[in-house]
Amino acid sequence: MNYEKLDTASVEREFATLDGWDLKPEGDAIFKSFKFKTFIEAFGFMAECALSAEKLNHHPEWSNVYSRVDVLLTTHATKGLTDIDFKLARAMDKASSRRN
Ligand SMILES: C[C@H](O)[C@H](O)[C@H]1CNC2=NC(N)=NC(=O)C2=N1
Repeated sequence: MNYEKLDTASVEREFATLDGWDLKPEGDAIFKSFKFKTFIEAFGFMAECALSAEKLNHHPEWSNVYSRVDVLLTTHATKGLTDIDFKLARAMDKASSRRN
């Protein structure tokens, strides 16, 4: 696991393995809007992701409106994307796929 800021080529290689995420034009963050059927499913997703985030010591910027959860991932310490952002993104996708 590499916690150093990824260069553009590495960001693009990692980003290409993700589904449904967008890369900010600046290349320093990825975001995704997760949709669920109910608020309870959205909140369950957030609870599960909160545990993953705490385990990784890496925390999302996110907001919730009813059954939608908007997520932005970036590494504040390096002001850019690192391997851990992609690791958390994959954990979030897994948590989401269990609910959709
Ligand atoms: C002290 C603590 O390790 C840091 O503040 C961690 C916590 N969670 C974090 N989360 C994210 N997304 N970026 C960070 O740089 C970060 N730093």
